[in-house]
Amino acid sequence: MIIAIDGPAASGKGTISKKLAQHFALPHMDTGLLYRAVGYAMRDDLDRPDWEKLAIEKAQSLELSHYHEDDLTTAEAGVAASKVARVPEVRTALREVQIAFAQQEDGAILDGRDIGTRICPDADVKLYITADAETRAERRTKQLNARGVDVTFDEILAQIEKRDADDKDNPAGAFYVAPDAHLLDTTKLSIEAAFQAALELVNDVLAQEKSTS
Ligand SMILES: Nc1ncnc2c1ncn2[C@@H]1O[C@H](COP(=O)(O)OP(=O)(O)OP(=O)(O)O)[C@@H](O)[C@H]1O
Ligand SMILES: Nc1ccn([C@@H]2O[C@H](COP(=O)(O)O)[C@@H](O)[C@H]2O)c(=O)n1
Repeated sequence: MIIAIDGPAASGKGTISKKLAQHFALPHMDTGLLYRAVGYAMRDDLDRPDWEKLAIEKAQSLELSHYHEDDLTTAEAGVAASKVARVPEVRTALREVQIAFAQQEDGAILDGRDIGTRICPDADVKLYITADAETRAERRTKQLNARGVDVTFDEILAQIEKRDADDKDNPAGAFYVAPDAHLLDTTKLSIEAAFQAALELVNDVLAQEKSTS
């Protein structure tokens, strides 16, 4: 079974994906980390005139295990990820890694921006997780502050709004809600309530598939 989960920054898609992966005993990939790793690797080179060529080389030789997750989950790595994600050849290189992951024997759960539209268009279940920008900024600020990172709500809200806008008009992306995706707005939901709502959606789709097969 392949479950494709998309949604904007800090919507809670990673949290829900991890819980679903545990529930269904499926491997999970946070595909944002791939873009973040390329962005992080490019952190000192993004102003170079040949930065796109370098980013493509980094994406083509990416070894995610060489990176520390704390370095990849900073706000700066998110901004850099969003920049390298606009290069079509970077997307092509990372697409291969994601497709290989999705093709595991028992299936997989992948979360990102274009999983239901481009990476796994035939996924058994597609979810689109969202929440309003203020709620997402509040969650991300809390998450970073808890890690000792000194950021304010206003800074994070501005970054999230910019990243939403940049991602939305990424000419190399396919960041729209797949027509067959199930929408879940977590703005007013706790983590547990959001997970239960997602689980219910997945189970409904599976029950429907079973009854028609
Ligand atoms: N429903 C919720 N209520 C409160 N906090 C939440 C909820 N869902 C997630 N969080 C918290 O919000 C933060 C961001 O969540 P998460 O990492 O799952 O988002 P994401 O969509 O995967 O973000 P990104 O892809 O940008 O990394 C985490 O600290 C997480 O614990
Ligand atoms: N499938 C994906 C996933 C991510 N991106 C880009 O990476 C940025 C960081 O992603 P997070 O999910 O970790 O916030 C994101 O803003 C996108 O620009 C992508 O293009 N495709």
